[in-house]
Amino acid sequence: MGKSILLINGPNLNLLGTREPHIYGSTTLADVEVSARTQATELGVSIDTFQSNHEGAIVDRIQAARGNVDAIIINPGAYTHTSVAIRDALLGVEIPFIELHVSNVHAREPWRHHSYFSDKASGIIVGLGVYGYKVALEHVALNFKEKEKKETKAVL
Ligand SMILES: O=C1C[C@@](O)(C(=O)O)C[C@@H](O)[C@@H]1O
Repeated sequence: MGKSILLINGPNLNLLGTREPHIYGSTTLADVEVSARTQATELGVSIDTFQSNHEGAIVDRIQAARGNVDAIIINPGAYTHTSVAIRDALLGVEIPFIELHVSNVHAREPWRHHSYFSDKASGIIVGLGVYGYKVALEHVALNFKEKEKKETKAVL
């Protein structure tokens, strides 16, 4: 069975491309999601995308991923700095996740330096602009392949 990835974008990321373009660039979320789908097909994995401005909706989507998603790529937006509930959901479903930020949060306001996710993330991508989504997806897909290789070797 093919591997499946869930890409989650949190609050205000629906405004990507028009929101503070000097910080977040001019690529829209729709562009990001279309590119991610094309890239996933090329990499032989399946991908679902989800964006919400609501904490509970993100928690619900993560819970629904239990048992049918192999990895999550999440840009929690401002919830990065506030949400114990989303952190707990990710830990509860035991799905490995990559934390991603379009901007370099460490070069911004001090309160953006703390994340409720970083100590539990498999990896963190910060400040690469929307290119970060591409890097995240490629990393996750390569990781699946490495794992498969190891499993095949163990069986042989
Ligand atoms: O909404 C966002 C976007 C963000 O996660 C980023 O992608 O750089 C950084 C957060 O601090 C901010 O609240």
